[in-house]
Amino acid sequence: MSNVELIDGKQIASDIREELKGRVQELKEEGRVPGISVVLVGDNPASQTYVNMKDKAAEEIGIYSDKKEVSDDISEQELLGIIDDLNNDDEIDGILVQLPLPDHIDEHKVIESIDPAKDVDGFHPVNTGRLFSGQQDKLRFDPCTPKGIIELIERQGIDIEGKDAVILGRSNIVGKPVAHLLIEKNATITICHSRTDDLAGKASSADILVAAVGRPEFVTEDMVKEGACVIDVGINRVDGELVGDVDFEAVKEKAGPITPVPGGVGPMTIAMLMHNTVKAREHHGV
Ligand SMILES: Nc1nc2c(c(=O)[nH]1)N[C@@H](CN(C=O)c1ccc(C(=O)N[C@@H](CCC(=O)O)C(=O)O)cc1)CN2
Repeated sequence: MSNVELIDGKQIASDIREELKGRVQELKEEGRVPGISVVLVGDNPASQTYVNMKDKAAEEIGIYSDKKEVSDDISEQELLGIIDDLNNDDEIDGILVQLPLPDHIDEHKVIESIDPAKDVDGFHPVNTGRLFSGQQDKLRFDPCTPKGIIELIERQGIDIEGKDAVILGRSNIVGKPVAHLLIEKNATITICHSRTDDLAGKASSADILVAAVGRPEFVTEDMVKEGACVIDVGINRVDGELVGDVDFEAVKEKAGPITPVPGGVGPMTIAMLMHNTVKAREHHGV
């Protein structure tokens, strides 16, 4: 008999979307329909898939969704103009620019042009600053994938406080913010990256291991402590198949609770985007 404890991100994300429907209904009764605008630059197939998933999730929950698709030769100035219009549009509570952007556009400039109170991706320096300085008393949007990871762990009934968490990867979108969210939950953090000495040794000391390196099946059995919670953030396409950063088959029996790919962290990213959009509407004026 298998003793694998799967963390079912698809089910947990569905529960969260169901919870959000009630909050949206209350807002609608006050005539305050939440609205999100998702801007897609170019025709990257993966980005198109994610944008369509966001659009569908919003529609299902009752959030107004405005999808803006623009050509990949749009100038930076034109894109900034679109964002400026959205910043001033009262029907739009959340603005998201799908990443990655074409090389001729400065990603930081674009993110910084979004009104922080509409930054439902949680990438604006005002929001990351509030996260990194632990400000919980101000309106703050946390990045969706890191926030989704915390929700997955907690809804699985795992207590984060006092645990040793090791994060593989130091990206601005996942590694750094998830470290801060875990610190806020009183975990002890180690962030590993491509220059880390004895990465396997550090990973195998973790009670909670978050793999966000972008390398298919990078985490092998020897890198996992018996019973550790393993969170796989990888979304790598290999021969048309979606593969995580964890060698799931090799690790699943040794690990404790573990997320699959697909069906783990991915669906939580979109659920948390919906959560942030509803939160934005709740904070915006009548
Ligand atoms: N502006 C942003 N851009 C990007 C983000 C982001 O949070 N904001 N994150 C990623 C892509 N992403 C959302 O945009 C995303 C990735 C994966 C999934 C997901 O549900 N994956 C499924 C599988 C889907 C498939 O078959 O391809 C899963 O893991 O089960 C959702 C959202 C980069 N860009």
